[in-house]
Amino acid sequence: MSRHQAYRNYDYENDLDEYEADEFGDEEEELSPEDQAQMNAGTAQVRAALGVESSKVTTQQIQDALWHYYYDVDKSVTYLMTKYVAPSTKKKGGGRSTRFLAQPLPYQATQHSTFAKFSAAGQQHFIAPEGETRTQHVSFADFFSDMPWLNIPKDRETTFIMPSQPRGGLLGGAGETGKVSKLQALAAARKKKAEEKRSDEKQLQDTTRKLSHLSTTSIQPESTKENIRPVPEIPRETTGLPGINITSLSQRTESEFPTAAENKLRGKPEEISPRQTNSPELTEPLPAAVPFEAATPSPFARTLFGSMNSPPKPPPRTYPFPYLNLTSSVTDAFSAPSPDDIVLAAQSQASNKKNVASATKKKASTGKVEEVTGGVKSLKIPDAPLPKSKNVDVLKEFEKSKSKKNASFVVVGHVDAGKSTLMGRLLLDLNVVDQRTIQKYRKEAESIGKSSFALAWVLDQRSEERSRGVTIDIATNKFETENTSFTILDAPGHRDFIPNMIAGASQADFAILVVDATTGAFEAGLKGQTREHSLLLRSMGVSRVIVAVNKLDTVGWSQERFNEISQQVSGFLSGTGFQLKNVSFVPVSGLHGDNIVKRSTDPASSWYDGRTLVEELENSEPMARALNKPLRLTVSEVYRTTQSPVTVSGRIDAGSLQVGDALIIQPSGEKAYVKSLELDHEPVDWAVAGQNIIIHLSNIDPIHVRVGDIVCDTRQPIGCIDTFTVKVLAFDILMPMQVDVHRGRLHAAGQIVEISALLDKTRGTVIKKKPKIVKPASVARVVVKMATKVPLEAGQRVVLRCGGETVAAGLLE
Ligand SMILES: Nc1nc2c(ncn2[C@@H]2O[C@H](COP(=O)(O)OP(=O)(O)OP(=O)(O)O)[C@@H](O)[C@H]2O)c(=O)[nH]1
Repeated sequence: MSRHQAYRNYDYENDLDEYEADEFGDEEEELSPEDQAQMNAGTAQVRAALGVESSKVTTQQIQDALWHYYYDVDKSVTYLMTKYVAPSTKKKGGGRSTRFLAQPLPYQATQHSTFAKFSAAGQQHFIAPEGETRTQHVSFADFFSDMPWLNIPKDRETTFIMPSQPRGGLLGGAGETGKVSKLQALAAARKKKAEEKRSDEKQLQDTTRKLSHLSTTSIQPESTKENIRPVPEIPRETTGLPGINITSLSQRTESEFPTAAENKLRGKPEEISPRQTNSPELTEPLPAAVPFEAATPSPFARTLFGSMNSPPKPPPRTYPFPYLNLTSSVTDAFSAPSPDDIVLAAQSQASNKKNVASATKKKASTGKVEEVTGGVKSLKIPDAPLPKSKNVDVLKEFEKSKSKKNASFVVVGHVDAGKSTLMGRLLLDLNVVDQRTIQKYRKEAESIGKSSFALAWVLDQRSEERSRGVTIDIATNKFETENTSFTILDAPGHRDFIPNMIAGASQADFAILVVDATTGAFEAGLKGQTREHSLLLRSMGVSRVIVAVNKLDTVGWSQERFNEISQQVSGFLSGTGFQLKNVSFVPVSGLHGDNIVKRSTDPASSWYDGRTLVEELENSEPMARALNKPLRLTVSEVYRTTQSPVTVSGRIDAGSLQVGDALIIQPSGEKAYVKSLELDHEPVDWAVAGQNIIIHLSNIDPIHVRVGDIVCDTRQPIGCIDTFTVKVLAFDILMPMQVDVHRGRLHAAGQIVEISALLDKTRGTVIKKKPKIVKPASVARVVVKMATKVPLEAGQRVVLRCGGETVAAGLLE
């Protein structure tokens, strides 16, 4: 169940009752029959175990003990023995439970199964081992109620009494002060030893640090020795090194230091220079260094550094800084421009001169330098020759053409209502699909035990759809009648595929709502996707609905059932906002083909003399086309064809286009050109709003085009936004929360960040500003923030979903 459902179905009254009973009720709990049986058996066992002593305890005491010890006979016997049969004279306060038993608190006795719990009123219930619940009133509200604020009477103040001696002993153990366990003594000894060791190490480190300072300073770069300049005296305190005077060290010449360093290296006691004796610390005798024994060099070392016999080389006096000894030719290498730089600079200078010259010339002649510069800037070298445009006046051509009306309809309804079967039958009876194909499907369907789905397979082409017997994505198909060219958008009925249904509904002019007339199935559908799909249709702007009351063969073509269903659906649809003049009902059987293309020949259906489904379709007017608006096409599919590496298909929502047109794909913002167009598998030169077309694109990389993107006009492309205000009809409770935003094939994560106002359903006026929540079936203005920028604009319809449920739908403002 979704969070929303949980919230909506939350039975506050019931839960409040339970809460009250739990917190304030203290009626005795009856033992369950199983508990009672266990209690009786346990009592008998305890009595048997106690033997003659059992006369010293009452049945109540035994049962209390059993209750407390969860029917553990041994524990209960032990307890009864110590408590009643042979009470121990041992000092109180040993174990926790004994102390508790030995010191009964003055509690009010009631039966309860909880050991201790706090009530909302501040009472604390205890269960004594005797099986008594004792309620101690520790209401803090009562305790402080008569106390003046910040003026606590002296007698109520808490006093802290310091212990006379610090406590020793183990945690929670011996009460004697100062007594130390063996373990503690051992730990203390170890700690002392570790501290001693640490202080020794620290001393050693201090000495080493002093020495290291001496030796480092002594190695002065050869090149700088003559140039030693006295540095300004730094106060001793600022060195941070106690006893070391930076001034004195830095002012020394080399001759003063090597002796000390060499002495150290040779292991001789160091002779401190007279200046260093300024430091009292350095006057302390330093520990004598141990002379090291030189090991015989390895053959590898000899190869590198020479033989042992060769006189030892003195350690280097200078350590050159990197790059300092580089030759001037190397250091100067990058100070002057490289030959390439010179060539480039010359070229740029030449082109500048040329540009300036031409600009000046043009300025003089036309005075439109900026225009030219802008034009040059926007020039892009195309990777392929641009497709040629025939420069057709598309709208004029469309008016002239005697082409049929184009209409798209979406087939919706609860799962297994028979949508795909109905459309399969329609295509079969209209000869769009031949009988042989259906026979083939029937055989294949039989082989996997789904023979009844043969007709549905005309639409359900995917192997997963066929094996599962459910439609997963929108299936499109086409057929023509005398006046209209229809596009079928067969939507999935399963609740998991609602986003695909939304995509289908967003492309539709009208809808066929299929309801299953079978007893029980219709009722289930009305609670399920019959309801949700109808709400979505209305929110997506679909106003014309043909209700196909399907599977009437299963109820013997009962007119009564048909009327009952028609009535219920009418009521529901009018409540959802559909005008009943735009709703019609047709009794059909998709499986047998009654009243779809041909009239039913079943005598039981003779009561119906209305239109067939196809007649109703022909009687439906497609929505008005936004032909004069800027081009908008939502990409339904992207694929590669022999004609182009980027081919897209979709319905033109607004505007028109022709071969050679430049387009912008949003959100990538990439430009593309119409290489060729296909309408109903035929190449065409142009297309207009309402038509489902295939566009072969050129001059664009496939990575810039995805399903859900918007193909638009280069002059007025759709903007990409991340925050929008939408007027929605709430299907569920709305509050600031995470939502998935669906628009056609596009879906993206977002969040309701603000509920600006609650609106009047009919007039759209503000009823309440900034409400905290919006109740189902209310209309509100909400602000949605998206995680990323998406192509959206005012007037578009969006659906908000949360946790797999549709929570709202509406129009972008
Ligand atoms: N008796 C009877 N069975 C039907 C009729 N129409 C469809 N069915 C059966 O109902 C089952 C479901 O049919 P589908 O066409 O797959 O249903 P659907 O609504 O397209 O299912 P989804 O797209 O998955 O929601 C199949 O076994 C069909 O044979 C009908 O008119 N009469």
